[in-house]
Amino acid sequence: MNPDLRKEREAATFNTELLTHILDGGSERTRRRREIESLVIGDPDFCHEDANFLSRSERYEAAVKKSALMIMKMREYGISDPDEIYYYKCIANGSHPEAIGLHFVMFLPTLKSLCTPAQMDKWLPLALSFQVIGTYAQTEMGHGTHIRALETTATFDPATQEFVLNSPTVSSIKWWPGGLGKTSNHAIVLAQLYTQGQCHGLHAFIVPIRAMGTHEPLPGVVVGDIGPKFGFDEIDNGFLKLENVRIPRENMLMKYAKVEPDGRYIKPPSDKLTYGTMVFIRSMVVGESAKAISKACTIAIRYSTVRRQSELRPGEPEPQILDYQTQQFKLLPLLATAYAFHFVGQYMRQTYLRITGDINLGDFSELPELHALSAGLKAFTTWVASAGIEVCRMSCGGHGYSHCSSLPGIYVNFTPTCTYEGENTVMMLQTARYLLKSYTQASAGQKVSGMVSYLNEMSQQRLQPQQVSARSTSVNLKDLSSLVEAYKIRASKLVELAAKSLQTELQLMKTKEDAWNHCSIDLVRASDAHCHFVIVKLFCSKLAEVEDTAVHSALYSLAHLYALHGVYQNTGDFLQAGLLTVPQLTQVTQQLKELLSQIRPNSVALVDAFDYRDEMLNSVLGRYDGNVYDNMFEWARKSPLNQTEVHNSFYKYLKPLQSKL
Ligand SMILES: CCCCCCCCCC/C=C\C/C=C/C(=O)SCCNC(=O)CCNC(=O)[C@H](O)C(C)(C)COP(=O)(O)OP(=O)(O)OC[C@H]1O[C@@H](n2cnc3c(N)ncnc32)[C@H](O)[C@@H]1OP(=O)(O)O
Ligand SMILES: Cc1cc2nc3c(=O)[nH]c(=O)nc-3n(C[C@H](O)[C@H](O)[C@H](O)COP(=O)(O)OP(=O)(O)OC[C@H]3O[C@@H](n4cnc5c(N)ncnc54)[C@H](O)[C@@H]3O)c2cc1C
Repeated sequence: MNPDLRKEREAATFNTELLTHILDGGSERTRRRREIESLVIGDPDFCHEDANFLSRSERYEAAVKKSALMIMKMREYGISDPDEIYYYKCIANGSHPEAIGLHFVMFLPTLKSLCTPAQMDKWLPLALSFQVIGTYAQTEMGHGTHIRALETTATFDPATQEFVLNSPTVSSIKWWPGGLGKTSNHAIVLAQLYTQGQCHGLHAFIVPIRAMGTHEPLPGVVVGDIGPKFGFDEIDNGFLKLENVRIPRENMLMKYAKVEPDGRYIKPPSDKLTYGTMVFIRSMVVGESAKAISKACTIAIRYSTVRRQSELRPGEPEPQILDYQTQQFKLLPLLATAYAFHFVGQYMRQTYLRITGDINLGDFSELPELHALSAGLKAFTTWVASAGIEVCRMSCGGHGYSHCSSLPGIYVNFTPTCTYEGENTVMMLQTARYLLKSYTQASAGQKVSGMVSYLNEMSQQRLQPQQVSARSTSVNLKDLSSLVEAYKIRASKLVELAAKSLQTELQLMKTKEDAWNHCSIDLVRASDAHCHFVIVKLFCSKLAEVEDTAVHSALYSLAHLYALHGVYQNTGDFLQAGLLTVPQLTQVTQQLKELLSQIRPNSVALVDAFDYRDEMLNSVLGRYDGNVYDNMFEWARKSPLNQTEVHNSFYKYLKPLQSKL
């Protein structure tokens, strides 16, 4: 064990194990998670070559092999609970995407949410036995965001009781779906439904694309891989062109919308039910943001305690780089963010399960809240985590740039979350749409509920101006509940500002849509402030559940740092809302510095509490034992370029060059 890391662990003021239990949701869950992780770690089938040294094709093949292994092994061990499957996959996949991931996260959930009982009886056993391997094909080359404009058509032919699927233009070719290029033999295709000469908008269809058995593309199906990307090397994101492909009527997913044998169309109770799987993934991605940023922090903070550089005091040994205030300022707010996102991820998951439970019972009333919350939090957390991973990488200096740190891999595989499942700006604008609707309702005296209920207070205050002016607005920077209140007021002010901006634009005789576009910066800012408030509020509520005083104190400091750092980053908003005064700006910085010094001695324990096994981090810089340098040398020696002492290119190009000049 590296002596610096040992000292850090010994100096922690709280019991790391207790905090791990809180993160896991109880000691029994920690025990079971570790038990499952050990199944993978002790399994020689999962001891594979470092993916960094493989070509893309080799990485894809290794990932498919791993997917197949995971399925077989989990069946063998009887692992079927969704949380346990998740534990198993997290350790087996590390920070790499899963080759047949789309089958699990989109194909199966879409079947479960949109199939009739008869369809479920047919497709679910096929999908669960992997006779059918599926993907979710929505995005087209020409349209990803604006899905109402998708061009793929599904035209009902009553004579044969079939739908005929077509990609009428180049821009209508399905583009991007994961696992589409080579892995899947079926796709859930989102297409414009035509029946009795009328278009009824987007609907989901199960389309066989490769023959079961031979895996050859079926007639009329042009399918393949879209080529190398920024990351996601394991995944065959694909293209799909459909040329008069016929599928039976029963292949339209008909739980809600239906096409009768005579071609009559029956409307669903809500046309947004087709979008349910996206809402599911957006809700889950919030927790994935926590995972990605906590991994990056673990690596960067452990390394920052092992790495010694420069000189703090003349003549003294080089200090640990985490002792530089600037290094703490880069990393500790991100550590606080990781904790905040973890608790918000848990909340989002529970909220998703609760509201979809109601939807399954026919109560759609909370769908708009779920959509707005999942869209906004998905965007907020993925943006912050993406930028944060990059800060972690740079905080490791040169070694952070090496794949041995794992940070480049974490970044390239995480950053597309800002784009997929709804491009982030577009998602923020969806949240803004809900905020403005809620604002209008609250302003008209109607009570709004859920996470926007603070808008009720705002409308009450407007009715009683004398109370507002009497209220002291300045935030107490040392008091967390005062900070939560400040975030709430900032959010309501920015929602109000966006609403006024929209009204002004509308008065300029613009159409509603033009007016919306002309204030979309304000709208995104309002959504951002709303999400920020939700996160600060949820983090603080979590503290009330923590019984152990030492752990409570460590988490309290993190929550305080998270809230205060947000004020520091958004001083303009807080000043504009009258929540902060110019003289207080120095206090913000001062208070931040105090919190950094308070958290610094616990920083290694706080990342240890995430309990990432070395096998999951796969990072030389982030090793638990801190033996970085020996292992870095060993890792580099494995590079394919080092397999011969003299590379072939020397004989082919350099030697002839030398002989000519
Ligand atoms: C088990 C563990 C899981 C871990 C997960 C790990 C991550 C998985 C890794 C997998 C990797 C990659 C997978 C990627 C997959 C994909 O990317 S699939 C494709 C995703 N595509 C999108 O997200 C497209 C984004 N666009 C849209 O969603 C819509 O077009 C948009 C919302 C922008 C607009 O929709 P319109 O129909 O045009 O609606 P609009 O007119 O604007 O609004 C009408 C009305 O409807 C409300 N609305 C919109 N969407 C929803 C929804 N989903 N649910 C409920 N309500 C919705 C909207 O707010 C409006 O309401 P209003 O009352 O009229 O204001
Ligand atoms: C790794 C990866 C995996 C994917 N997997 C799948 C999959 O499995 N299945 C699938 O169907 N798709 C998948 N996708 C596609 C993904 O869902 C889309 O890329 C995504 O929805 C964004 O759409 P777009 O690419 O058309 O972006 P665009 O909509 O073209 O966005 C480009 C820019 O335009 C802006 N913009 C667009 N519309 C608006 C607006 N209304 N207001 C303001 N600004 C706007 C955006 O903010 C952005 O800055 C995947 C993508 C990636 C990168």
